[in-house]
Amino acid sequence: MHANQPPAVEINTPAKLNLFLELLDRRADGFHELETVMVAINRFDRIRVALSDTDDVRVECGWLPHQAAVVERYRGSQAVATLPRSQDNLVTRALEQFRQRFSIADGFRATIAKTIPAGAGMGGASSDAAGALRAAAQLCQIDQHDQRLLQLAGELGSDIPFFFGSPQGSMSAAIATGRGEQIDPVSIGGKLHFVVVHPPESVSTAEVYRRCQVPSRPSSAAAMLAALVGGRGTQIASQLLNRLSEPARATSEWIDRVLSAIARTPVLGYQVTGSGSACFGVCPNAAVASRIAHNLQAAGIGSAFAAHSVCIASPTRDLG
Ligand SMILES: C[C@@](CO)(OP(=O)(O)O)[C@H](O)COP(=O)(O)OP(=O)(O)OC[C@H]1O[C@@H](n2ccc(N)nc2=O)[C@H](O)[C@@H]1O
Ligand SMILES: Nc1ncnc2c1ncn2[C@@H]1O[C@H](COP(=O)(O)OP(=O)(O)O)[C@@H](O)[C@H]1O
Repeated sequence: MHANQPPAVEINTPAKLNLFLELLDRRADGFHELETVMVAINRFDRIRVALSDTDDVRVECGWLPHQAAVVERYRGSQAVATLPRSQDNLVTRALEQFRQRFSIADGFRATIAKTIPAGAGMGGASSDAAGALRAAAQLCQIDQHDQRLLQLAGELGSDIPFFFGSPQGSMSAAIATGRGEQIDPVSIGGKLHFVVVHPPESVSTAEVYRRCQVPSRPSSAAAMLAALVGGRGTQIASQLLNRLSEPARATSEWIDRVLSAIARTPVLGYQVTGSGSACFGVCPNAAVASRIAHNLQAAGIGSAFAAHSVCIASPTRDLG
């Protein structure tokens, strides 16, 4: 470490896609019991967390140049989520709660360079918050998988614990139950390939849940889990399900435009991720995914890119 430089930790925080999402019940607290299969993909924000000798938390958050250009292109035409200021950032809340919960006297400074579209159902804010908690834990010599840390993560947001990965080692997919905060890693038989399209309109997760309906006979994720073990794109594609798809489509007209465009491509199957607005197609390999992404990008329905499944990695200590 350089002299006078406070200790810092950096982490690439991945996005996620929901391959399966079923609603089981509506709870008295307004949340929904669900069963969802999530996979981490190689679209990352980068977060750097440093200790500070002041007793507060400050967070800077900005788009990396490529994503900034996408946001700028659509600004004003549609509601593309603007990035929250420091005090409204989920990372600020996460680090403040971390200080309280673990009685940390030092403050934190965090910088987030974003590429994950916001309000897209890709879990960007949750992944940033998980990255911040994991980085802070490393800086304060607290175990990444300390139960108190995971408890705090689940309280801050239903999707945050997924982005902690598994204490048993590399994890790229998991089944999440409860509100989404109870995580069981699942095996996948090989790298999964996707094309992802994010339309120029964000969707509010709370609004989509307000409009959703719990089915009287919920579907089970068992067939999706079996398909993932097999690792065959066609079988995985045949088991896609998202119970939030209908309320998401009712919330943003862009979603049907995107789904129709993806339907005209040779994907193996497609659906909305999470509460939207992004949608994805399952592809047989990387070459097909990138050719379809190129064609969809030209279709004027938003930003299209190829992606594949990745392991959720450990934070790295920064030496400078
Ligand atoms: C829909 C999903 C699918 O993975 O992802 P996104 O689309 O947000 O990425 C998640 O369930 C979103 O999780 P997350 O974004 O962490 O939600 P939270 O901050 O905990 O809750 C936001 C709001 O969504 C509703 N909510 C969330 C989770 C849940 N199981 N039931 C709910 O009803 C509640 O109204 C809550 O006020
Ligand atoms: N670090 C962050 N990055 C992005 N959005 C954030 C962040 N912190 C708070 N937010 C707020 O959370 C909302 C949803 O975040 P995001 O995770 O991107 O979407 P989703 O829940 O659809 O996956 C954003 O619209 C934004 O207002």
